[in-house]
Order: sequence, then structure tokens, then C-alpha cells
Amino acid sequence: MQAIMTRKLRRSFGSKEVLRGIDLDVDYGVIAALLGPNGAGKTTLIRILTTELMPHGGEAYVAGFDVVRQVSEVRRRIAVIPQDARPISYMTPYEFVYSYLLLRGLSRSDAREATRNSLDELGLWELRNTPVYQLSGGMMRRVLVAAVLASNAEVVFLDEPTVGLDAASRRIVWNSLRRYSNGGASIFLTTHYIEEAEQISDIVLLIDNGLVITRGRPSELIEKLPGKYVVEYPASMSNGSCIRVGSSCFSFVNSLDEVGNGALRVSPKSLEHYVLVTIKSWGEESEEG
Ligand SMILES: Nc1ncnc2c1ncn2[C@@H]1O[C@H](COP(=O)(O)OP(=O)(O)OP(=O)(O)O)[C@@H](O)[C@H]1O
Repeated sequence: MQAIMTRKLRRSFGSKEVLRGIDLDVDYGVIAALLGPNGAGKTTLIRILTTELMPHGGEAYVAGFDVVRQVSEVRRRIAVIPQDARPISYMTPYEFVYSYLLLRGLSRSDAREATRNSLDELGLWELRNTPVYQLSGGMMRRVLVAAVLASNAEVVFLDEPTVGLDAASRRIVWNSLRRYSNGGASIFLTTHYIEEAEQISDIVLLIDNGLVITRGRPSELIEKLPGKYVVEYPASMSNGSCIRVGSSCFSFVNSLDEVGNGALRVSPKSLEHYVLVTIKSWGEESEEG
């Protein structure tokens, strides 16, 4: 059984088709990162998978349960941080995490232990008694992560979990996510930080215009592109030059291999290059990555 499985999942708002047939398979014990431009449908997909929004077509299963017909079974097994979530401002981090765990059905002693461990892991133990409204935005975000990772949810959904976090805090969160998924749970997150997807995810799903356009391990995606774009080059061109592909100019491409006859093979350096080339040139190329 998979942690998340969807087939031909569809959703519209008015006449706009936002999800146009999403097929997903995410195993247990992995971190899956959903990347895509603004408006691609990432939040809409998470809202459906977490039973907040009804799909208009297709199927979706989380932890083996149907998100439409078995809502309470799904909810019992998931934990979610929505995109704009904030912890309750008048509570302390300790009170917030502890009460969240009690609501999820943990015993008081289990909740106490899990709260302590999670706040400690997220670097919040010293701040445990400070009211949330006195914390910075990044600290508040970490309180939310502490709460969901203190749970025993089988599948965790995080909509942009590290937005606004400094580099050190982001690493703390990444380490906690990895520890949690190593315990067998699945983590499904959206991010605009490609470095984040590259660093922590086992599988990257690239979504654009309501469709998953490519998926794979970050290293596989980086390997996929060489050879896809063979471009003509002016005699003056050297490594580091801007390369035109259709109407886009990719100044970040710096690996150029001669393939003969005045053509070059463009090789991306990193996942970021892959994503930028794939998304920007979508519509100019008919085949998928
Ligand atoms: N409740 C709604 N009513 C109408 N349109 C909506 C609604 N929610 C989302 N949309 C539209 O659906 C599309 C996808 O939105 P969604 O929030 O899923 O994108 P996203 O990939 O999460 O974007 P971002 O990266 O900016 O968060 C957008 O065009 C958005 O305007």
C-alpha cells in the first residue's frame, strides 16, 4: 500500500481547470517535494489530499483510504501544516504542541514526552514558555513543524514548511523531517526553494498547469536534461554565456559540450537549472522531460 495514490485527479474553480488529471504514487518512508510555479495547483492538490476540498473527478487515496468516502479514516492518519497557518497566538509553544497531541488522542504522559522531544529537536525548548505572539515568524513556523512531527501521523502534509526561515532554522527543520520519514512515515511538501527539494527529498514532482509534468529523484532529473536541448551557437560564445532556447535566455547554464556542426549540448548543473529550463520552455517543447 502506498502513502498517497491518485489517479486522474481533477478539480476546477469556475471554468478554470486547476488540476487536470494528477497521477501520484508516493511510498511510505519517503519525502516527496512538489515543485511548480505560482498557480500551478500545489495547494489545491494538498487541500484535496487532506480532505479539505472535494475533487471533481478521479480518485485519491491517503494511507489507503479514499479522501472522499473515508474522510475520518484519512484525517486520523495525517497531520497538516496549511500554507498560511500560525500557531494560536496566546498559547506558548509548549501549550500549543501539548494540546495538539492531546486532541490527536495521545495520553498525557505520551504527549508530555513527545512535546519535550519535539520542541527540543526544533530548537524551541528554551522558548517553550514564551507566548507565541512574542515569537518571530520563523519561530512560529517551527512551532507548527514541532507539533506535526510530535504526532504519530502516517502521512504529513506541509505547504511551504520553511518559508521565511533562516538558513540554520531550515536545516534544523530538514533534519527533523528526515528523522520523521526514517521512522516509516511519508512527508509530502510543497516548496519554492529548489535547493530544499534537492537537499531533502527522495522524489521530486514537478507540477505545471495542473499536471505532474515530471517526477524522479533529484539526481535523476538533473541527469535527464542533457541532450534534450541542442542549440546553435555563435562563434563568440563561451562557457557562462547566455543561451537562447525559444524566447528564453538561460544565462545560468554553464556546462556546454560540443556536439559538432556548430551545435552545443546544454547540461544543467543542478536541479534548479532543470526546473527552470523545464518550466520556462514548457509549451515550446512537446515531449516531457
Ligand atoms: N478557492 C478558489 N477559488 C477560485 N480559484 C482558486 C481557488 N483556489 C485556488 N484557485 C486558483 O487555482 C489555481 C491554483 O491555485 P493553487 O493555490 O493551488 O496554486 P499553487 O501552485 O499552490 O500556487 P502558489 O505557489 O502561488 O502557492 C490558481 O489559478 C488560483 O487562482
